[in-house]
Amino acid sequence: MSLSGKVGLVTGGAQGIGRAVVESLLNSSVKVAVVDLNQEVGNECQVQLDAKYGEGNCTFIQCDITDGDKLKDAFQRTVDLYGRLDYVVNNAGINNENDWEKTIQVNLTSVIKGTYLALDHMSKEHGKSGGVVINVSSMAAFLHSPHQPVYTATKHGVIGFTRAIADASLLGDYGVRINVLCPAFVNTPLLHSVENEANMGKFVKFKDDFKQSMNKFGVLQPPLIAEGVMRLITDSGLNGAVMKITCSKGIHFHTYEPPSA
Ligand SMILES: NC(=O)C1=CN([C@@H]2O[C@H](COP(=O)(O)OP(=O)(O)OC[C@H]3O[C@@H](n4cnc5c(N)ncnc54)[C@H](O)[C@@H]3O)[C@@H](O)[C@H]2O)C=CC1
Ligand SMILES: CC/C=C\C[C@H](O)[C@H](O)/C=C/C=C/C=C\C=C\C(=O)C/C=C\CCC(=O)O
Repeated sequence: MSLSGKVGLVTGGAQGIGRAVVESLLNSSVKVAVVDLNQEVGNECQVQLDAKYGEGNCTFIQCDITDGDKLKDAFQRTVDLYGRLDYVVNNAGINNENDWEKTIQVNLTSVIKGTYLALDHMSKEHGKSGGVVINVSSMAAFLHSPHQPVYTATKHGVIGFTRAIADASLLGDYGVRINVLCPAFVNTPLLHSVENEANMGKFVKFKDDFKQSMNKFGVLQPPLIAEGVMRLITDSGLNGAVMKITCSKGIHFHTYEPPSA
C-alpha cells in the first residue's frame, strides 16, 4: 500500500518512540510535522532528518501540546504547509507523579484535544477525506505498578477514550479509524526517569519494583513500536483496536469479551 503523498503529524516526535515513528513515515514517503515541546532536540531532529530524507519532507513545529491554541495552530500550520492531513499520532507523554496534574494534561487531556483536532481536519463530517488516528497508551494500563499511579490512570483513560470515539467514528461515518497502542518498556529517555525523584516524587522508593519488572519483561527498541504504528495505519480493518507490544509476544492485540446481559 503506497502512502506517498500522504501527510502525518506526530506529537512528541523529536525523540524516543515518536522519532522512530516519524522516520518510519518518512521511509514510506509520508510528509511529517514533528510537533514537540523541546526546541533544542527538535532543531537537531530537523537537521538530521533533512540530511537523511531530503529537505521539505518534514517540519519541526515547537509546541507545548497542553496549550490548546498552540496545538490548534500546529495542526493548521501542517495543513497550510502540506495541503492535507491523513495520519495523527498522539504520542507525547510524560511521567511526573510530583506534578501529576500536568501528567493528566499531557497524557490524557492533550490526547483528547489532538484526536478532536484530527477529526476537524480529517472527518467526512467536515467534508474531509478521512484518515487514521493513533493514541499512545502503555502496557501500564494492563499491569499497573506502585511507582506511577497517575501515569497509570492516564493510560487507562487513553484506552477508554479511544475505544469510545472509535465507535463514534464508525457510527457517524467519519471515515477516520482511531486505534490505541500499548507498548511495554521501551528504551527511550522516558524510561530513565524512574530513578529521578523530581519525576517520581515519593514513589521513587518503589524504583526497585519497577526495575524488577523491566528485568522480568525485557526492554523493547523504538523501531518495533514504529512497526506497530505502521500496521495500525495500513490495516484498513482496524478501528478501536488495542495493540499491545511486548518482548514475549511481539505485536499483538488485546481481546475484549462481549458484555453479557
Ligand atoms: N518508553 C517507554 O517505556 C514507554 C513509553 N510509552 C509512551 O510512549 C510515548 C512516548 O514516550 P517516549 O518516547 O518513551 O518518551 P520520551 O520522553 O523519550 O519522548 C517524549 C517526547 O514528548 C515530548 N513532550 C513531552 N511533553 C510535551 C508537551 N507538553 N508538548 C509537546 N511535546 C512534549 C518530549 O519533548 C519528547 O520529545 C508516551 O506517551 C509514553 O507514555 C508507553 C509505553 C512504554
Ligand atoms: C519511569 C517509568 C517511565 C516510563 C515507562 C512507562 O511507565 C511505561 O509506559 C510503562 C510500561 C509498563 C509495562 C508493564 C508491563 C509489561 C508487561 C509485559 O511486557 C508482558 C506481560 C504480559 C503480556 C500479556 C499480554 O499481552 O496481555
